[in-house]
Amino acid sequence: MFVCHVALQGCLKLDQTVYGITADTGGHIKYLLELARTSISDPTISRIDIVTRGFDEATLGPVYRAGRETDGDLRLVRLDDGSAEYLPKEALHARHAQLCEAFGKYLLSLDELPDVIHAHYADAGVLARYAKEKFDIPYVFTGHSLGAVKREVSDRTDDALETRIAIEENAVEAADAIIASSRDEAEAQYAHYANAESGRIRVIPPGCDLSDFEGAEVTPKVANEVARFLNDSDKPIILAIARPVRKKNLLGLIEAYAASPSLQDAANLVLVAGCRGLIADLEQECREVLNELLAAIDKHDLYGKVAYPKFHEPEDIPAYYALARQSGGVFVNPALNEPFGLTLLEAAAARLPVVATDSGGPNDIVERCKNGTLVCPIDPEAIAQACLEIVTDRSQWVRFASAGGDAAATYDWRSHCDVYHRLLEDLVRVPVRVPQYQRLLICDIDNTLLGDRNSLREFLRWQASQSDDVALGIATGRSFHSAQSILASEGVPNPDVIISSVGTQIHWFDRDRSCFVEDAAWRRSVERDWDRPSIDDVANEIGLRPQALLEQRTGKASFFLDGRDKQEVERAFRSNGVSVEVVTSHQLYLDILPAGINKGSAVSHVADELGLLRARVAVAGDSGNDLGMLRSCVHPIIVGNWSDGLGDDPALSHAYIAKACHAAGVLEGVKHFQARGSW
Ligand SMILES: O=c1ccn([C@@H]2O[C@H](COP(=O)(O)OP(=O)(O)O[C@H]3O[C@H](CO)[C@@H](O)[C@H](O)[C@H]3O)[C@@H](O)[C@H]2O)c(=O)[nH]1
Ligand SMILES: O=P(O)(O)OC[C@H]1O[C@](O)(CO)[C@@H](O)[C@@H]1O
Repeated sequence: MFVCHVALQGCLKLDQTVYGITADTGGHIKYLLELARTSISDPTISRIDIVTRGFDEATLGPVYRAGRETDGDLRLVRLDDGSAEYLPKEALHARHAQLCEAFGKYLLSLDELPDVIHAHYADAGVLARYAKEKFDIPYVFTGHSLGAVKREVSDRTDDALETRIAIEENAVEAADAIIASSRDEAEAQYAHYANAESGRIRVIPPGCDLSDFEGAEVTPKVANEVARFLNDSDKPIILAIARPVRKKNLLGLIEAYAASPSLQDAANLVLVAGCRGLIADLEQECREVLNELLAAIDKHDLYGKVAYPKFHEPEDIPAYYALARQSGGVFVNPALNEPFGLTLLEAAAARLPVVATDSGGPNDIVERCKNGTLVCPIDPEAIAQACLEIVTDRSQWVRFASAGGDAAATYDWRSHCDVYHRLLEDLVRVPVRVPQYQRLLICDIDNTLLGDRNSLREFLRWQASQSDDVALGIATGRSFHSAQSILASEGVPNPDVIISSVGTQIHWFDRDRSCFVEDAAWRRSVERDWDRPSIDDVANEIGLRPQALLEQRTGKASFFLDGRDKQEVERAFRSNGVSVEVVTSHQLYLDILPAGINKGSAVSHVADELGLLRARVAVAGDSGNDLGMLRSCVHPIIVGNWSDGLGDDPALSHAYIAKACHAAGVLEGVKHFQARGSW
């Protein structure tokens, strides 16, 4: 497969990228280069071209001139759009027509057209859409950072931002798939875009080449660079590494530090904010931000406590993390919103605890790596307090530092490419016909289909042999994107249907378009009787503690059970005249759904859509939120590792209780019903 990546902004070169040299030379380039290097090492990928915009600007050097560059198997093509000026991303839209024309010329100059285009960031989407319309090449889109989120967190807008948002809408509208790095990006950030249909968004966590960060050592150069700013360079370091742009909120971090005398006593602050010669020569936003940072240091008289080095080489960055680790310090990402946050992975790999914004991708990262705490980025006291706690509590520091070691294994480009390449193959493959299914098997995910890799492999072999006859569905408490992401990472082929968020959403896999499509009729029935304000009134009255914001959605209000009795909660809603479905799982979670909506009613809807009688449906589950579908199904399978009293439930006396656990238990149940001839 020949993949063409397009990324237009910033200073892109195949080797020794100087991150932070301009406001647009940041994470998207690191992501793209690391992805491309791993991707090309896979035998299924025959060629990768990276297309960017050429320019020739005296301050940046001649290396970015229009032309071509190669490095091993990677080729870089710099388009000539007729202007040699370096343009910040806000100005690129004025060159779209010329860039499309130059891109068209490049495509026509090739012996063979790319099989698929991967566009990075809004403007690249314009070129990808142009090529799709002109040459019929499918494209995938990675946003990296979305304008509508920036507008929301900064609480202001301007023409450039509105133009960018319109370009993003245009790019996502025609994209065959949208790749998101985190669940937050897929579910909360893309929710701002009318054209970003949920079924086309795939969460594929990026990798991050962390080899330079694991075991990173302090270099004398970096130690001296920092020491020359500080009165007492032995104190723990609070480190931030970010491009000097407003969204990264470095000023908020200085204000938090300035407002906390105890933090100033306990630690120094080190800000690595891009590279600069003269501040006056920087682009406008970087210039303004740096001037604001210097003014704040001066205003609060933080001299001797804050270091803000002028220049670093890419290879100095690991040494900064090492210096902060050696000092017993902490890494802080105070961004107003961080779409994903590669620096948090770098810090994790360098065994440096983190304090990170609770807005965006860090939610996923910190939940997975357990290497620090999340804070509200506009709460200076919370930022200072979180830093202080980590630098003064040694046992907490050690816990966070050691937990970060798993980051490299969790965020790995090879695992990313396994899923990513399968997605690209699906997009270029000629669609296969949908079989006339005779049976339907619906499985819960956690502790049912997943949980034991060997039995999953066995199950998948069986499923492949039945795939013309048996439709495979999923019914899970997870959200759709979380479900789809974990299934893909465990190598489960796209199921025919995913029932998610405890039955409140249904997505069908459309084989022609190789993407999922939400069942609109089901959505309407969920929305019809949804009365969130009344649910919140009752929840407040009985003191229910809500789960995170991302777990709340139309048709699902999620709380913690906190030792309550399910009947007691049901009574409270009944006595207030609020008609709902109450679902509990693992004695921990409590979901309030619209009356009549649960995994069971969703399974019935799916069977009806497939035109299958109830006797042709089998369902498998392990815990409380599977009760509805297990009870209402003629062929329920309870896997051997059941919980929440499922195996002892008199209403489930018709269920097959497997001896085997997880997917092997599902298979045992299926074979039992097949042998009886009843399914
Ligand atoms: O002065 C600097 C500033 C940053 N960096 C490096 O540049 C990268 C920055 O990446 P990230 O922290 O993820 O931020 P952005 O540059 O803003 O990248 C965008 O794209 C990334 C990849 O999709 C996402 O992780 C981000 O959330 C998104 O904002 C990291 O490797 C940093 O170490 C430097 O080397 N020097
Ligand atoms: O902060 P913004 O305006 O979303 O811009 C993000 C910029 O940073 C990057 O994400 C970092 O490289 C670029 O894709 C983009 O130019």
